[in-house]
Amino acid sequence: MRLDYLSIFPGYFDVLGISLLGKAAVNGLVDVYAHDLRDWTHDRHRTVDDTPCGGGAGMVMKPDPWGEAFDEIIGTEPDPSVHVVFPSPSGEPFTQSVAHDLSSVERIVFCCGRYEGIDHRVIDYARSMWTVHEVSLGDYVLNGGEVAALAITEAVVRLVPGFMGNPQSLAEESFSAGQDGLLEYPLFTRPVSWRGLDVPEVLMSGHHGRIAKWRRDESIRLTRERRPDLTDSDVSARH
Ligand SMILES: Nc1cc(-c2ccc3ccn(Cc4ccc(CN5CCCC5)cc4)c3c2)n[nH]1
Repeated sequence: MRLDYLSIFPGYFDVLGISLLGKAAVNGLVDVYAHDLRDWTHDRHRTVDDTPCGGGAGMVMKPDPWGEAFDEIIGTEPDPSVHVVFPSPSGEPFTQSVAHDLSSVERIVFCCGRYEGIDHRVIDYARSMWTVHEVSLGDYVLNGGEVAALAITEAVVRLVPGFMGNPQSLAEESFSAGQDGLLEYPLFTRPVSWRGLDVPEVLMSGHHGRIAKWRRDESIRLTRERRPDLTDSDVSARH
């Protein structure tokens, strides 16, 4: 999998050389390239922004640098196998399902906006050439797309076959199909007693049936408490 990042702060992506992602890059699972959008400007100030047409607060990212960067990084011919991701507060929700879809893609280009966003024609142009995903991480406002691109990267790459040491742990996660969309149960490890707090006895019983029931009951309880939106009517009836 090849990952490209276009940003005026490419240094954000130095972190991708660390930890698991670093290992994936080393064993050739993932190739990561960060690009400075200002490399495709031609004025002395390396200008990437301008005032919004129609007025309004803040600045908007000019389309020209993006177009020239696309030509060089991706190419000038349409190719639907290239997936271009624009993090945006007004994007579609980024979910585990989207992460899963992207994990089988050969190439992803992350376009990280700043200011108040990117001239919309950049996204329209990208849609005419490649497969575009305008995605939101959630209902809160970041200062740019870089942190979102890092989060999306981690969610996607960990699903790439051969990346995670223990694929079983992926199967049991929240938000993955296996758990009926329920939240994960609480986890414990040794010591059994810690600062007066003990591991639930059932988990030390060795009785796998009781353990499985305790975990499911906890998942249902937590989901009802914290995420009523995940417990649609028949799910709650079923549990
Ligand atoms: N899930 C999530 C994603 C983001 C995100 C992603 C990319 C960019 C690029 C620039 N910004 C800053 C930004 C953008 C829009 C407004 C809202 N303004 C209202 C009127 C015009 C615009 C404020 C501030 C990003 C934010 N934030 N949260």
